[in-house]
Amino acid sequence: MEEAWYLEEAPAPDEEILAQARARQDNLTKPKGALGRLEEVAIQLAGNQATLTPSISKPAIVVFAGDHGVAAEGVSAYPQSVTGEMVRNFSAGGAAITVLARNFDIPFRVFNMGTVDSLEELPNVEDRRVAPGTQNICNAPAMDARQLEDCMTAGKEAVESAGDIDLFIGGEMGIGNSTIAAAIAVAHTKLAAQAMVGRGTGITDQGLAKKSAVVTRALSKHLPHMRNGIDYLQRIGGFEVNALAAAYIRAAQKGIAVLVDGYICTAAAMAAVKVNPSIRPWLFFSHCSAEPGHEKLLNKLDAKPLLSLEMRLGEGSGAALALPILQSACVLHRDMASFDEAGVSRSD
Ligand SMILES: O=C(O)c1ccc[n+]([C@@H]2O[C@H](COP(=O)([O-])O)[C@@H](O)[C@H]2O)c1
Ligand SMILES: Cc1cc2nc[nH]c2cc1C
Repeated sequence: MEEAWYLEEAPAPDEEILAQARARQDNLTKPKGALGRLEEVAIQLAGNQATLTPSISKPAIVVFAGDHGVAAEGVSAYPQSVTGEMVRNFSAGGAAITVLARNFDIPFRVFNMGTVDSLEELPNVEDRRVAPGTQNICNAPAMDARQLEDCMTAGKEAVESAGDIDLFIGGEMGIGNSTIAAAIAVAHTKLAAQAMVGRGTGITDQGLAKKSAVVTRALSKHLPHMRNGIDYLQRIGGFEVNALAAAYIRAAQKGIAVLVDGYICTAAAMAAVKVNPSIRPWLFFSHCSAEPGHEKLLNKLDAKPLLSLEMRLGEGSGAALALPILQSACVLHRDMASFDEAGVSRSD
């Protein structure tokens, strides 16, 4: 049988260029290491792009939206109708991510993966509805194999239809998806549900206890049946979460860097790495969200986020904010003078 597209390896970083980029950073007119994490970012991008002048000049944002059966457990502070309503808001340009996309001049599209409310045709929104929402993971796998395949195809095509890009920013919108992210995080880290659930859109203490119980219940049902990354996606994923995971995989395979957003996007990235570990060097992590599980999940991925702004919005908003940092890391690496060029003395 032919290997599924999502298992094909992503290009590995060029070790020779990585070494040369490291040496270049140490030759630039600054104390060794003084650009901190910007140095690591520039070196990693150089290795990925196999050039000593890495650049990020053609980013694109795709926000995936979808509803979740688990919302029936009362795990969100907002009604499910908000998912579809926010898709309209994305289309009209009034959401945070659309404001940021305009501000930074980043092409922006929405993939509607399936909401409980059926939506009219909207500008900038691609209709990829799989179903009006997933199954409640407390009772059943989130989706069947056919629906998972549709999600994977949508994610792949979101990247392929973005044109000539060098950075993919994925966003998500889905009431209830911080419960799905917590379930994914627990499944991958084996930490307790209490460590991985957070307030999401702003639930109460009582809601938080219920959310932990929901995650525990769902995992006791599904964990015995999860053997590989695809099982994880199908049983405890979401339409938008799985499309994101597929988009991350496709971007990496095409040599496009990925800027991962908050908790839900990081859960999608974790799931994607489980399916295809070769994509890991292509993932950059924008920020650490206010959801307490995010930091633990980032640790599991050995990921260091660039920003910590106590954000918990999703939509790709943290990633959009981190874009100028990636770009700054690249221009500093390219344009700073070396000690020899500038006639500056080295350390003794
Ligand atoms: O990105 C994050 O870190 C993040 C943290 C908490 C909530 N969200 C957003 O809020 C929604 C999920 O929250 P909830 O309470 O409905 O599970 C979903 O639309 C996410 O985009 C996003
Ligand atoms: C209003 C609103 C906007 C969002 N954007 C991402 N998740 C969201 C959740 C809510 C409730």
